[in-house]
Amino acid sequence: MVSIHFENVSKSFDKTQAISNLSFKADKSQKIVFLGTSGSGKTTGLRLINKLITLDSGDIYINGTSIKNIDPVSHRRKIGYVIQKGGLFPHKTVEENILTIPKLVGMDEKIARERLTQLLKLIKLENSYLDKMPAQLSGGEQQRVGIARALISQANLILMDEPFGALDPITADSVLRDFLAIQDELKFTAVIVTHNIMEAIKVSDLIILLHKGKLQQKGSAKDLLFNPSNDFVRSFFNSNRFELELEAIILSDLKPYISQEVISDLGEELSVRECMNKGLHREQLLKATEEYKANYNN
Ligand SMILES: Nc1ncnc2c1ncn2[C@@H]1O[C@H](COP(=O)(O)OP(=O)(O)OP(=O)(O)O)[C@@H](O)[C@H]1O
Repeated sequence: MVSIHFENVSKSFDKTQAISNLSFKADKSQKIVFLGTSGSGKTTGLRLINKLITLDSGDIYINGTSIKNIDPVSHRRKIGYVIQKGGLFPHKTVEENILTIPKLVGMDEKIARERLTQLLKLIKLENSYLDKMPAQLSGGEQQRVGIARALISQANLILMDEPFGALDPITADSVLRDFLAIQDELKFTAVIVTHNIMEAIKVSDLIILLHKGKLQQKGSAKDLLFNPSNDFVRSFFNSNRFELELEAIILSDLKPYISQEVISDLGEELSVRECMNKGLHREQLLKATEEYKANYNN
């Protein structure tokens, strides 16, 4: 697990203060989400981590080491980067796209190919896809290839800028679920930029909520929903709040308020929203959810 520490980070472009004095520590979180409205500084925060842009002031530490004096090119090769639509090279095949970085860093070809086979399984693409060009793939497939490309060099830090943003909701959900399964297996740390609140709740261990370049709150989705630190945070989640709350609470959270029978029926890891969609034990789930919320800050 990679630790990331922002210490009083500021960055401006001309007169725009894109990031203002941002500090947070993510020691134990594997999936960190930069969430916020348009222009809040999310992408700037991400691009500062891999030195695509440079800090004005403050510092960023990765595993305790300042990034300031690290060579940007070798730094970037150790970090996976996924952007909207995968950001694939249009004139290279899927295989050439995925194997670009291993070739650049001189990774043993046999090892790279073994890993390619493993990753293809994880992203659920057949071997026959290797010879295709990006334009021959659907948006979801391109995004899966983008994820494989970011993971091939065994990077333990992956930066993702709106990785599911260009996809229709059903495809986005399917790529997101597969991403979560891959992350669970490979255990890399991911920093993910999104403006989609539901997506942030599904994917995050830690949310960094930004507005106009300033940190509004850092914490779990549940902290932000049930213990907001200011009016901005409260109102940010207000549209669709009920659905968001049901997504943030997982069944194991409800253990003190619900019978073991319901938990055994549905499984501990499902969100209450997913349980409700199954149509089982609705009343018990709703009652337990209300009790959980009422007791959250106790
Ligand atoms: N290279 C740049 N040159 C000038 N201004 C920039 C540059 N990059 C970002 N900005 C400005 O900095 C602010 C933050 O931009 P940033 O892209 O980080 O926001 P964001 O939260 O990712 O927004 P979005 O969700 O719309 O992509 C914006 O006002 C933007 O116009």
